[in-house]
Amino acid sequence: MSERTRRYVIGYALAPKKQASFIQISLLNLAKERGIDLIKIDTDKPLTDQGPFDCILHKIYGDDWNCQLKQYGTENPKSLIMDSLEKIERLHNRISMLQVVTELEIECKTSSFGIPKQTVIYDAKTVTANYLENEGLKFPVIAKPLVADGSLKSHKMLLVFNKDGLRKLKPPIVLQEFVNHGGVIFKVYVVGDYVKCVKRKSLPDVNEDNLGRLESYLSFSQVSNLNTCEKKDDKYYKLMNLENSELPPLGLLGDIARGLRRATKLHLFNFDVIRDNRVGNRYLVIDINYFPGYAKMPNYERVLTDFFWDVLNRNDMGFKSLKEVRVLVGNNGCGEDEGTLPLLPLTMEENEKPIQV
Ligand SMILES: Nc1ncnc2c1ncn2[C@@H]1O[C@H](COP(=O)(O)OP(=O)(O)OP(=O)(O)O)[C@@H](O)[C@H]1O
Ligand SMILES: O=P(O)(O)O[C@H]1[C@H](OP(=O)(O)O)[C@@H](OP(=O)(O)O)[C@@H](O)[C@@H](O)[C@@H]1OP(=O)(O)O
Ligand SMILES: [Mg+2]
Ligand SMILES: [Mg+2]
Repeated sequence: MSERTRRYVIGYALAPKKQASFIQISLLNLAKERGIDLIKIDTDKPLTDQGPFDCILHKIYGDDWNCQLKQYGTENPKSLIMDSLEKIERLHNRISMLQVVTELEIECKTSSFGIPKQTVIYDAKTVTANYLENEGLKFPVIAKPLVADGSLKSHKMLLVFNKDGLRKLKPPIVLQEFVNHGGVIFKVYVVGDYVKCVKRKSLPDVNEDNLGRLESYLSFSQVSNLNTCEKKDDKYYKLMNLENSELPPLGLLGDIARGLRRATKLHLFNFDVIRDNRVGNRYLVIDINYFPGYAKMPNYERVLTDFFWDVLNRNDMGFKSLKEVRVLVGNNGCGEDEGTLPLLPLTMEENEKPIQV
């Protein structure tokens, strides 16, 4: 079939909330214009009875789904699974998730990056103030569930101000140093080779002098995931001074994005970055999420459609001469506005399949 008439089918399996935000009519229409039909997978029916799909886009959890997806992949080796379960797995544990950041080798003369100090706790009895000190941690610390599996529970965090707060911890958790960062978080969205950084509200700084006067802990959940009302609230933005806060160096973010792409072999994720106020030009990656809320990214329809078209065409062309292929035809449609990075060349190792299935 010629390239002009070839149509592609992407099957999507997303949780209802994700489906509602991501599967917008504007996305469906744009994709259709480019010859890509996005079709909902019925998760109540066997996956292998559905399709055929050129690609499966998914973010749902559970052994049954995982088995079905594996079986589909085995029976349909030409179909792209975006992304493979094995590769996503690393992001379901907050230690292995950030470990990959520490392994990146990036040279940057003006800034540095890393992750906050952290330790994992499996047994509540081991957590004492001395234990923290031995681990090189001091108050305040953030307790995050070790498992990041998309459940509500996995987002429930505690900001612990003193040793009394330690009693509230429910292992297995990661205890991470709380780093003052001016109340602004940078969310870096990655869609294949495309990278976009946006600013969001974060936790406010904690004045160490006040530690004794504060409650022993503060519980919170998904502070950077604003609802629509908050987003439209100008006063809120002014308060957080989001507009005036400077973005991290885009070159550094691009290097981190490309490093994470290579190391994880994932195509669809975002990572959260804070600027360490103690140092100024040091940036810390605190979280990586698979298939985040792309609909919150400006022009997400075009970015995602271009990406789908790119991977589907690459897949069609086979894996042979891919080292030379630099597809993303024409403009990616995202302009050069603030926080948008140029497309990153996708370097592949010899004989490596470009898209993991
Ligand atoms: N080490 C840290 N120092 C300061 N603030 C932090 C730190 N870690 C997390 N935070 C704050 O807590 C929020 C939640 O942390 P994190 O991003 O790890 O949780 P999450 O539930 O996985 O978030 P998401 O909704 O992005 O998946 C961050 O957005 C940030 O505001
Ligand atoms: O809810 P949204 O679609 O906006 O996206 C959020 C997404 O929720 P969903 O997958 O349930 O939809 C979260 O995923 P889980 O950790 O819960 O798996 C996490 O990735 C957040 O970081 C996303 O927000 P963003 O990072 O883009 O602000
Ligand atoms: Mg986060
Ligand atoms: Mg997260």
